[in-house]
Amino acid sequence: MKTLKIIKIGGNIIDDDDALKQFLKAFATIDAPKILVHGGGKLATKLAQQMQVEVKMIDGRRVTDQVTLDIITMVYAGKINKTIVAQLQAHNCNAIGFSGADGNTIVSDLRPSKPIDYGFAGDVKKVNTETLEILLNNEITPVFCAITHDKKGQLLNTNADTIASELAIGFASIYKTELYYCFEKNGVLENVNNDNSVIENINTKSYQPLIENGIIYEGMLPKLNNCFHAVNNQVQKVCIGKSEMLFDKNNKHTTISK
Ligand SMILES: Nc1ncnc2c1ncn2[C@@H]1O[C@H](COP(=O)(O)OP(=O)(O)O)[C@@H](O)[C@H]1O
Ligand SMILES: CC(=O)N[C@@H](CCC(=O)OP(=O)(O)O)C(=O)O
Repeated sequence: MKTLKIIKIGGNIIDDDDALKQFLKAFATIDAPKILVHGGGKLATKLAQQMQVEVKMIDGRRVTDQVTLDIITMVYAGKINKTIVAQLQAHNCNAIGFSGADGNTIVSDLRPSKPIDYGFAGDVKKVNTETLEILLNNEITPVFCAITHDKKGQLLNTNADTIASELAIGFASIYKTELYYCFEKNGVLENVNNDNSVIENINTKSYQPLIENGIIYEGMLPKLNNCFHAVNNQVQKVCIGKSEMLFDKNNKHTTISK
């Protein structure tokens, strides 16, 4: 079985032009099947505020009304996705940008409005790998933004960490899939202000006390839930850390296991 790397980059890489350029240059050198998933929540928030559109986040997830859906479609599927694809082309990495609607690759259900109404938010129901397999077999790299669809014509906002884990699970019977969450820190930290305090391994048993002791909170909670969802569904390897972990095995990072 071939290995497929699914790599997610968050807002702190996307927001920094130099960091993004540097990352994409290195990403383009990965000589194996790969899929890039990008967020961009910070840029969407900045733009919404500039347009005087109220930004509402609950438990790290965006409440997405119609105006917000229009903004995130322009920001995620437009500006960020196309900028990334163009930069990969400059490094001779042939790439195609995707939302879940493109090629019917990711179908979601509208999240129920109770107990919390998140508006146009989607919970992934099905990943269709066929179109993506054709591209991967031809050395073309799919680049996913954080948007899915309901197959009834409606676009839905879906957290980028979730897109990455669902893609990894969708491909797990076809490839040996590895899932990497790249963000601005060396991994899950014992002390969030000390980048040297990396917790190298987290499993289902060690996870609970880390939450209870307040060591893991906010954005790291949904990220780790996505990690466990992946390792419990045949994804072979799940890591969190700086993007350097992709190129240097000695770069400290956190590995998630069952
Ligand atoms: N123990 C921890 N170690 C590292 N980061 C943590 C921890 N607990 C909470 N966090 C927070 O989680 C954030 C990462 O989640 P998020 O902002 O959703 O990531 P992304 O940039 O990938 O979208 C970090 O910036 C940090 O503030
Ligand atoms: C439903 C939901 O919350 N969607 C996210 C999608 C973007 C994202 O996940 O971006 P980061 O990875 O950069 O945070 C949002 O709109 O903020």
